[in-house]
Amino acid sequence: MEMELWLEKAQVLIEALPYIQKFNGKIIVVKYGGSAMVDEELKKNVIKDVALLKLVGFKPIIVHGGGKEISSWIAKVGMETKFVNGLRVTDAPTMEIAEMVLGRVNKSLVQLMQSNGVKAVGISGKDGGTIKVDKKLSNGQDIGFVGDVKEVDAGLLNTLLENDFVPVICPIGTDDLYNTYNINADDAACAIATAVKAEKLAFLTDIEGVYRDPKDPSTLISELTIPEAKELLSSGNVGGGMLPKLNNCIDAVESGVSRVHILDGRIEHCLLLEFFTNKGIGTAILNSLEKRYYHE
Ligand SMILES: Nc1ncnc2c1ncn2[C@@H]1O[C@H](COP(=O)(O)OP(=O)(O)O)[C@@H](O)[C@H]1O
Ligand SMILES: CC(=O)N[C@@H](CCC(=O)OP(=O)(O)O)C(=O)O
Repeated sequence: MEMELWLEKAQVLIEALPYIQKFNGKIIVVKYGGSAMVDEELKKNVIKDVALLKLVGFKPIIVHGGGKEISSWIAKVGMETKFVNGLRVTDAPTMEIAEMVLGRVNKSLVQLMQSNGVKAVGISGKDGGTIKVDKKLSNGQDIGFVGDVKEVDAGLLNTLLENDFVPVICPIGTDDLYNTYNINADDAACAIATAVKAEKLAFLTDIEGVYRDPKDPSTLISELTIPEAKELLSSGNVGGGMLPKLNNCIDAVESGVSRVHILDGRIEHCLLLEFFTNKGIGTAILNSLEKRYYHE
């Protein structure tokens, strides 16, 4: 019996081999946010998974959020949180808190990565002029210092990757006048994945994946081509935070990222399950021309 268990373990490792070969040296962007970020145990596991991806030869980049933590600090100082169409209304004091909180989250992720024996460098989009933005309006409405990514300069990120560091980036950028802006972390991840020509972009979120019918979890979609994703968006069955997320996925694939994944960050080791098993979990968004390799 014991031997059988050992063989099973070996089988799991061998199943990972083609994926390790396929992604060796390839850039993988992980957008990390939501519940998986608030729960300390899940957080440790996510970082362990990314450390493992790095140590088997992938080139991971983490783009993180921290929306829940920003809101909790805004409440602590007696201010009000306001969102319009999924974006935080960011006046000057809110920007100040968001930058402080995201900076702290950033360093805590770096610290965890270092404790797993992987060198990490935490930056914001300000460092090395990485993220340049224009002011973003929400349906014509002024929502303060919220940035629309205009340009990503991948120079610093490439330097870090070439020197064996895992870059950890928080979603803050500057406009042409060097004012500070708050960026939705999904938008930042999508722009960064495109700029570094990532092989994959994985969004860790608070739901299993994309549902055909959001009221019926049995309608989870495991693979969506771009035309299918566009059709689903126009069906009106995608709402809330999934709407901008799916639009970002389409943008990323259309700009050259081979595959985008929406994964349930509440599942322990979801990244390993997605990257190293034949079935994969969550929803994959892929170019319609690409072979659906889970079915090969
Ligand atoms: N068709 C759908 N499939 C999956 N989720 C959906 C769908 N339509 C709306 N949603 C909502 O979108 C949410 C995910 O977006 P969001 O909360 O913004 O994620 P995050 O905070 O991780 O960026 C889900 O929790 C769900 O309530
Ligand atoms: C403009 C805007 O809304 N910015 C986000 C940035 C953080 C974020 O996106 O965090 P999650 O990915 O954890 O939601 C915010 O202030 O909440």
